[in-house]
Amino acid sequence: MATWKNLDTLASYSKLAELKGHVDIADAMAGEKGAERVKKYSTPMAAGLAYNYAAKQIDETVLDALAKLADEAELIEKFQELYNGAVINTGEKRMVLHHLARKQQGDAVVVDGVDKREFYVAQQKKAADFANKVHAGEITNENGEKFTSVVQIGIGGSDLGPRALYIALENWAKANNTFKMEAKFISNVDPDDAAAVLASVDLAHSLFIVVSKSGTTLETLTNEAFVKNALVKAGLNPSKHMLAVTSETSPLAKSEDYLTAIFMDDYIGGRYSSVSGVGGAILSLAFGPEVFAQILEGAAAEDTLATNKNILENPDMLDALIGVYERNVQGYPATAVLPYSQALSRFPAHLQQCDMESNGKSVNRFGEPVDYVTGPVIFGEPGTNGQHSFYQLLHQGTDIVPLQFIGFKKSQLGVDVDIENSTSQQKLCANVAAQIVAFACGKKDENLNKDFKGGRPSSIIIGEELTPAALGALLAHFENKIMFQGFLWNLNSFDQEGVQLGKVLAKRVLAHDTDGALKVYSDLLDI
Ligand SMILES: O=P(O)(O)OC[C@H]1O[C@H](O)[C@H](O)[C@@H](O)[C@@H]1O
Repeated sequence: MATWKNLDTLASYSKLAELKGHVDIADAMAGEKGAERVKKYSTPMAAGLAYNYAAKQIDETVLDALAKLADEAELIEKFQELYNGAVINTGEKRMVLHHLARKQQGDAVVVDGVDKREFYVAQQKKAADFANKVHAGEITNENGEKFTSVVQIGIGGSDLGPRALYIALENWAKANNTFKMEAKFISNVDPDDAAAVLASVDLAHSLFIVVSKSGTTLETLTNEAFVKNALVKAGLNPSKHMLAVTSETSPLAKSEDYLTAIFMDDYIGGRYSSVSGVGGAILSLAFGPEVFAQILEGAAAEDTLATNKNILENPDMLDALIGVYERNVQGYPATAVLPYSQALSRFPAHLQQCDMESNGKSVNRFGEPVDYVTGPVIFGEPGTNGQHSFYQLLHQGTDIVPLQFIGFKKSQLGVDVDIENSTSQQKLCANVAAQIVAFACGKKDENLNKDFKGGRPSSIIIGEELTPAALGALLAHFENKIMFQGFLWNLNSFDQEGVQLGKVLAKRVLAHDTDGALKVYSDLLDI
């Protein structure tokens, strides 16, 4: 059994802390030395991706210290315990099994006589069969007509991941003739969200997936009622248009009002649930079950890499360790995720929940306060759009923000134009290459307003093309990075008590049970 200790009690961490400012990245990345680094500091990921960390503040000395930290913190042993079914989520006393939804990495995990791998595969099959029947016209609307679009109703983990993955593959599926149905998403309890989505679909030919692990989320239940109301008003029977994805113990699971229910369980956290029915149902309907299976395969292959003890061959663990060095030793407050791919436009938003809800904690897994900083603020936008927005601060602001670039050699649609001797795709890729060097090396100018200090670290994940398998590998990479960082900080990364208080107070406002400031705000907002 691995031992769980606070980061600041580890001898290897004290050694690492002595290496603050050890690498001058502006110098290291200059000239031929820089060229050598870019060739050397790269490690393969799954699905043909590669993690290049040449522009991070590392050298052999820092990497050696990180390897010792990985060993002392028993990162691989902890990952093994996690996928073999240990109760890693100490706050809620639950196992953490999202890896098992993609592949059996270790021992069989059996709960109350149910093999969990078999359970997850059976639910995937249920989603696949349902999708195939919809595509074949075996499941239709009341008039026997085919459904042409699908709308997911969910929020948080029941929205962000599936939405990001759908947007990521919409063009790919169209270019590869696997696009089956258009998908839309309703998440916010703002009535303008549901109303606008409903106005954009043909109700009579739309399926609605109510996705809520708990089956109790106010926003989702309200939006479900909103949609049912619209269906009834249009003379349609809601139970012929709706299915549910939920846990077997949730109130939704008992309802007869759905075409089918696809189940998940308490061992897959909402923000890790895109690989369960939460993502599986909508992605199988939109692109076909085979495409969803390819996402799972990419994720599984990345998970397998994450079991490697050698940090230089384990991109997920290496990324996590470098991130902790940046956060705790260098003292950087945030991390930007910058995909040079329009298809990944919602991927940073998904990672925001995944990372900040997992590691935005001040107490360790035993409920004791920690004396060091934990999860950074995560934000991001696709490049090059971000360049024309917040990059000014990234280049010349007073904070240094580590950057995680993602780029692909080929576009998904392959539709392009050659202007002034380069294609749009080449312009996109030229920008990311330029940014890495600009951030790292900077440029001296006597006019300080035009001076770039450089020394701003970044990494880049490079792929051939954003395919379903590459997307699965990317997803797993960041999930595993977050997991390893949680291990290093000695956190429970798998609960989210910090979201409760606001929900409780909102209920009080709606019940008019308020006083003090809450009452005045309620009056100001006309509630
Ligand atoms: O899927 P649900 O049970 O409806 O939960 C939806 C979301 O709401 C909660 O408040 C949590 O903050 C999220 O982690 C979760 O993903």
